[in-house]
Amino acid sequence: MSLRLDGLRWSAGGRPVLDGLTAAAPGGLLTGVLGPNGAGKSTLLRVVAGALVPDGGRASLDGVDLLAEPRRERARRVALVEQEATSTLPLTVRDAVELGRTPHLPRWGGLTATDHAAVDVALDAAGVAALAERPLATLSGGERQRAHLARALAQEPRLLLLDEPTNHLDVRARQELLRLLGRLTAADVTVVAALHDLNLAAAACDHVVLVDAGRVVAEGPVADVLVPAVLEPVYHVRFDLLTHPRTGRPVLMAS
Ligand SMILES: Nc1ncnc2c1ncn2[C@@H]1O[C@H](COP(=O)(O)OP(=O)(O)OP(=O)(O)O)[C@@H](O)[C@H]1O
Repeated sequence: MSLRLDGLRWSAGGRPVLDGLTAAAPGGLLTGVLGPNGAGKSTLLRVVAGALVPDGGRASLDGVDLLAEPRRERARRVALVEQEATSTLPLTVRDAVELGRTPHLPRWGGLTATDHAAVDVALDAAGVAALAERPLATLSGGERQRAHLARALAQEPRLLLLDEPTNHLDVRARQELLRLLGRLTAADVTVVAALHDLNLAAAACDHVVLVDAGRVVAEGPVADVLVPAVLEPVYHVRFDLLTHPRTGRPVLMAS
């Protein structure tokens, strides 16, 4: 399902954070949302997920207006994993992942065998099956990040929004996450991830959206956007562009 954002606006304290942001995420592909600290990346994801109500603009998924959709309906199609998703609730990992099934449950019903199966698949896919009975509060940052990813996967979304999904992950966990995202997009899930690591984006993304001060300054394939001429005015550092010797993908060195 393709996501379209048209002229999204959201302000805080009288200051525009999203300032007429227009972008797209093609269906069944991995889109990276890049940009400096404070550019508005997290805010953008939160608006699409329904956690924030924009002051103006449109967001649609395959032409259906997401902003007008009741919360529960939207949660059946869109899941968000936030950047620092902490929880003070005394939940185990399995409890938290079961919460991902909520939008699919009848209003007064509990989990069925289908829901339990979806929870097991999600725990396994996110690599936290062995931690299922552990209290969420006892997990390391990387483990907790994967537990929240499992919760989002249990939601079985068509659009998965990830805010800095690799920031707590070690190199192997990061590569596993990228493989998982590859499997999701191959199964036609649209994935949109806010990322700081330009080389991760260059290696893994199909489409990139570069945001600065609440607006999109460049959007398109990696080869068009992740180039020094586009990046330098946004990040105010110098970049050298290399080519990965094995994959042929761009590699950016800041100096
Ligand atoms: N509730 C709020 N009240 C006031 N300012 C806010 C609020 N939410 C976001 N902002 C401001 O909006 C700007 C954009 O924030 P946002 O978290 O979307 O940026 P980001 O691109 O995700 O940044 P980072 O890369 O640092 O995570 C920041 O300057 C932030 O301080």
